[in-house]
Amino acid sequence: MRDRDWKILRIIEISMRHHEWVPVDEIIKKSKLDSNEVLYRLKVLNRHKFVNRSTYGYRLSHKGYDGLALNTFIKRDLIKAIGNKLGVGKEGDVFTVLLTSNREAVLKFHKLGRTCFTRGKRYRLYLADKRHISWLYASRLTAEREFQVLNDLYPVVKVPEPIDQNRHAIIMGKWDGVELKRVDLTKLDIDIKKLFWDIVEEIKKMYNIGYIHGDLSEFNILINEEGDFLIIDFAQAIEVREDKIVLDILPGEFKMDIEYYLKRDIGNLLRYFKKYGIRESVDEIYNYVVGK
Ligand SMILES: Nc1ncnc2c1ncn2[C@@H]1O[C@H](COP(=O)(O)OP(=O)(O)OP(=O)(O)O)[C@@H](O)[C@H]1O
Ligand SMILES: [Mg+2]
Ligand SMILES: [Mg+2]
Repeated sequence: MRDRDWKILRIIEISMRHHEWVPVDEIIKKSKLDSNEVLYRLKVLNRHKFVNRSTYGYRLSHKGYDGLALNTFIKRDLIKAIGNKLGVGKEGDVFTVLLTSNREAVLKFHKLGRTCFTRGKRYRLYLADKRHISWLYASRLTAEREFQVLNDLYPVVKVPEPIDQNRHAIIMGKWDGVELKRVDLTKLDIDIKKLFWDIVEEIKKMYNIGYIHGDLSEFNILINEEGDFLIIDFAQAIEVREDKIVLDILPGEFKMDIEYYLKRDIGNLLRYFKKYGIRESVDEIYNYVVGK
């Protein structure tokens, strides 16, 4: 990829604010390059699937958008190599990367367009006022959101260290551990009851800072051999304060939101820990977390 290819991709990216398909004439005009050269480069970009083509023009593909974000991190002199994919089979694209400081980190691309808008009304809370929502825009918002949440929570709560964000991508500290889902806790030399309450304590700290995870489960908690853990995946976190504002201006049914999502998180956790003999009730833990 040459500088001019990136330039053409950026022109298409910007023009997609107004077009679903960006007309070739517009790309040529904005590029200030020779039209034959632009046509040739578009053909190559299309062959490598960085753009898609239709009779109306061109649009950026997911791969093209990934490339733009990746290129930005490289230009910022932050990362120098991209490694294997983590969490195979999941909806998100998560990779190990090597930072220029030689430290390993995690790169997560948000793919809201592909996984669609089924995450419910909390997305609509902050997407509601934007009329034209492209996947480009929506996935960038989600990444900005997750990055913001990590910044607010780290290092008080056991979450990945936020390192950088661009477009729909975030870079965060890599943590050596596996999803709770994939371990048999009885095989580890740990106090399972203490682990459970330690996780509850993190949920409480999170709540006090102003967030509910919103998708807490054995898939989004990593654990290592020593029984230390990390809570990940804050793309759908709910801001407690944001909801409280909503509570004031909207009728009764919205009042359930905080309670509903927090109880759902707690319920997921309890369901997982049930097989290890933890028999607390959702209401009790809920009251403890919100400090009643
Ligand atoms: N900071 C991290 N350190 C180490 N591994 C991580 C980190 N963040 C994510 N992973 C790995 O990548 C996987 C996917 O990350 P994450 O849960 O954030 O993405 P996702 O796309 O929302 O996945 P899901 O489909 O499970 O919701 C995790 O299950 C974990 O294995
Ligand atoms: Mg996840
Ligand atoms: Mg997720």
